[in-house]
Amino acid sequence: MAKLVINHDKINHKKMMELIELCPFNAIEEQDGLTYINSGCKMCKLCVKNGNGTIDFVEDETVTSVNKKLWNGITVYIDHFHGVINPVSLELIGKARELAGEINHPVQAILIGSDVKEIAEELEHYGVDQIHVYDYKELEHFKVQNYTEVFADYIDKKKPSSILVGATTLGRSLAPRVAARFRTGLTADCTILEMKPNTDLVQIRPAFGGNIMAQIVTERHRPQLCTVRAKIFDAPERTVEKNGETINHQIDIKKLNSEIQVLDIVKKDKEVSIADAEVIVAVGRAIVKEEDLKMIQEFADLVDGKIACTRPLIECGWLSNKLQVGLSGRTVKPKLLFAFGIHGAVQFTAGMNGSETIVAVNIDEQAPIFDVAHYGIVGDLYKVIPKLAEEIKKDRKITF
Ligand SMILES: Cc1cc2nc3c(=O)[nH]c(=O)nc-3n(C[C@H](O)[C@H](O)[C@H](O)COP(=O)(O)OP(=O)(O)OC[C@H]3O[C@@H](n4cnc5c(N)ncnc54)[C@H](O)[C@@H]3O)c2cc1C
Repeated sequence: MAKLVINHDKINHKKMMELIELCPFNAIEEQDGLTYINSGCKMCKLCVKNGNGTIDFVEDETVTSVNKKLWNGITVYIDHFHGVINPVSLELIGKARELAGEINHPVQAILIGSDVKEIAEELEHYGVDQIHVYDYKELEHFKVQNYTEVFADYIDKKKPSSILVGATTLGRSLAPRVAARFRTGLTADCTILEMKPNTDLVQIRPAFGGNIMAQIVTERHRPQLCTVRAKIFDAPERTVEKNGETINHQIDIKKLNSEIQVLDIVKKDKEVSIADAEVIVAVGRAIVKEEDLKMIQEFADLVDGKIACTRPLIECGWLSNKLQVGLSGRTVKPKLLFAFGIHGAVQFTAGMNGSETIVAVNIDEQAPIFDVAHYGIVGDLYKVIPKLAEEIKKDRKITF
């Protein structure tokens, strides 16, 4: 990153006034008799060019290469709560195994917390080569500064080539801080990960509103970090036998000096998220009026499903934004998903195309939803849904 450096010794009051006058963005100010550059600065460098040496533009040294051979292993951050591993961490272990196999690197897990011995033992059933544990009372609660310290300690010691973090609330808070600490790249919400033979991790995610799939590579820095939402990859089967080595790390507890104090933990009521539903009845803009959602809810009840929707229905204020599927909504992977009156825009399908069985109903036989659907019915949903419901009621054993 570049910065402007003010040479105060070369600036008298007259000079300061000239500089203030010079800046087209009003970004140069006087504060307590000194020249000061505020956040309005656009780095146009006019002050550098015309300031007669009073302000310098200083560029940080650019890193042009990294010795990739020094960085070895694919590490998965283990997100856990109350002794239970977040499923996304297991899904990432599955992906890490695949990626590591391509470059012959080990799969590592980093486990941070207090009293986490049982979690470490559980991880031994998922094909992780090394389980790196930081088990300290001070790490009982997630305090981001402390967890970043520990992560940094781990990276300094083990030098993993790639780090995969679940895009949970905690992961989204931790990963950017770790990346910033090592001045390396982080790609959020990857949907595809690939490995190049030179160990560069190709981090692929929709960009520009889903109109392109961006391929992002951290060529000149290590480690490479990315976050991935739940249900993008598959978790490996739990094996009966154990494997992998558990390594307990020590850290100077003086480093765990976060000022945050946890006073109380208030449990939120558990909501059944659409991300956990086995059957989803998703509905789109084809719905003419809000009252018609009653018909969709009745159908969802009939198939023991949860109602979900496309973005326009959220924008109408007809359904809660927690029910939106897609790029700016939730990613779902149910056993069965009905898509009623949904066009199939990429921003929607990006959040549901991993569903086991997709049944689409659309009046337009050219609708792109039929490209991802396993079963398609061309027809008016107002006629098709009552008919489907009738058939299901007649024979509850309807299978797809
Ligand atoms: C940055 C960005 C992020 C976005 N994120 C999301 C997201 O997360 N989720 C999301 O859903 N959208 C998202 N969108 C919006 C997305 O691009 C589409 O506009 C949206 O998904 C369209 O919703 P729809 O299919 O319900 O509506 P429409 O595109 O209007 O499609 C309605 C469909 O219903 C069919 N139809 C009409 N009448 C009937 C009938 N009687 N019976 C059967 N079929 C009928 C039509 O043929 C049509 O295919 C995003 C857009 C942007 C720019």
